[in-house]
Amino acid sequence: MIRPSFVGAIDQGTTSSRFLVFNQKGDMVATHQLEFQQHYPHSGWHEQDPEELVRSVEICVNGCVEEFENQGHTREQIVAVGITNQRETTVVWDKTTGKALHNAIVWTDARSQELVRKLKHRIGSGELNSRCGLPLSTYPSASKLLWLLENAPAVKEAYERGTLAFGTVDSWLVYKLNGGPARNIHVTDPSNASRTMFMNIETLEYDDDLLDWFRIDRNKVTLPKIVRSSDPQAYGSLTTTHLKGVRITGCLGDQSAALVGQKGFSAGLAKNTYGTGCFLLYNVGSKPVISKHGLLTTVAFDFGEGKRMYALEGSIATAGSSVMFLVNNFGFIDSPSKLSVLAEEVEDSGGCTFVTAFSGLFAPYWIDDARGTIFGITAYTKRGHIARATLEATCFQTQAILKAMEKDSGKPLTELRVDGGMCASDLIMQTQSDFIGFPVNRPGMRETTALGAAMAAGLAVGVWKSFEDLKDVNNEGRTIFRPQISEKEARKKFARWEKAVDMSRGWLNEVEVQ
Ligand SMILES: Nc1ncnc2c1ncn2[C@@H]1O[C@H](COP(=O)(O)OP(=O)(O)O)[C@@H](O)[C@H]1O
Ligand SMILES: O=P(O)(O)OC[C@H](O)CO
Repeated sequence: MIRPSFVGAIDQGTTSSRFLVFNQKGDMVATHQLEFQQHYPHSGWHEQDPEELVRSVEICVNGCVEEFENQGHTREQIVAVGITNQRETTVVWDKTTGKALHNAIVWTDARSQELVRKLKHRIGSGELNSRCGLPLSTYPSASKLLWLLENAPAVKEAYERGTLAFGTVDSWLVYKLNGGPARNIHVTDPSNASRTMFMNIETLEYDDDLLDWFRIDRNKVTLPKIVRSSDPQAYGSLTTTHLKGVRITGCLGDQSAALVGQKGFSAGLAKNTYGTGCFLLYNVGSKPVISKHGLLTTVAFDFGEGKRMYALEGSIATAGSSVMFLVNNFGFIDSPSKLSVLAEEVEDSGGCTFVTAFSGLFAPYWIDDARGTIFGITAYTKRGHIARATLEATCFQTQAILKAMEKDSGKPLTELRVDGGMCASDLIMQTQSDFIGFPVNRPGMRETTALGAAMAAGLAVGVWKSFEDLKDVNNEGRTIFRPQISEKEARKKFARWEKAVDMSRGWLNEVEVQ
């Protein structure tokens, strides 16, 4: 009897790691998830332990494989594994020992704000965006690596010795899961490399002019080799866990993976993922489009000749993390799923607007010097109003991104495909549809990020032969949310939001005293 093949996906997100197994129909058959520790050593700083990230992934693989086998399958049926990951988060290690030299600096971390401010004055700063697709800000990996070189002695020493290795989380995981220095597989895919500011967005290779501009000497730091997002050989294989020997054949940054998982293969398709942050990717086709309205240009995926796509991206730094903030810091609710229950205790936000700029505001505003600010509090304000204002903040920022996208692309979107933890809330999705004035389309199976990584891996080994083979995947159980408020009302709400954004600027600026 020929037993069916399955594909595994490692999803290493900002707040948790997961391993999931999918069958050829794209159904998720087993999963294991683990949260890991977040470190916030100073205000605006955010770190993770790179070794803990690897361990959490290994635990998830083993837990999931055990569940899979309990269903009567065998581990040999898992023929390939894909990796998807939080992007920009920066890991540095010594390539001779394979040991991390510092905690990972997470994508949300704003410690390089001062460094970025100075870099903006360096000649040529205005030309970076058109070359790499990203604005100079604390968000991409570049300023995080520069900060480490200036402030972490162990990193600086390794750099001077020429033993420093740099990578985003995908590279680090691939390197460690392959056994570290023994095999020394140090690679990344273009969707991840396009988040560093070191890659040329046209050639998909490292750009010497960009590296020179950042004063990074390539002889002193090894950058991961850029290979396709779906490749049968380049990523090696697992050397630990119950899946020892299984090849890693797909790799995508998590937002690209979600676009793939939502089958956003062709120009004009878009998805919005409401995770820790929130990221809207709009497939613009096989040529990059440089935004004039505060969006990022990113590689959507590189599946080889004719299947290499770019996206315009709107990135929101704080989305699900603002919900976690109400859970952990204010104790308003004991779990994120209660947010909607609390918000539904009231009719509206009671005049409150919460600019959730915990790490400044990303797209389309790019305000580094704002911090979280709640406007409109009175003696009337209740926890429910704050809950509503919190969820509305993500929906308003999505609305602002869609407006920018429409200006850049010249075409309005007519439907938004959604996924990610926060989209479990009907109230949030309804609010989103109300604000943007068109339907929000939520799939039944919401693990689209992992599904995208599995698709990349499965396409490399022939589990699926083409995009056409994937056309029936994850079509069932969709929910469509349609707008229920008037356009005028939506415009009025949005104007108030924009006013609040404007008022939140400059909070970090020094106050002059006589
Ligand atoms: N029912 C819910 N309502 C609102 N937010 C939610 C809900 N469920 C999960 N979340 C939020 O979603 C986030 C987790 O989403 P996920 O897609 O798993 O994130 P990540 O990939 O960034 O780790 C958390 O920050 C959590 O606060
Ligand atoms: O962990 P998420 O889902 O919020 O995604 C993180 C992004 O990749 C950061 O750019």
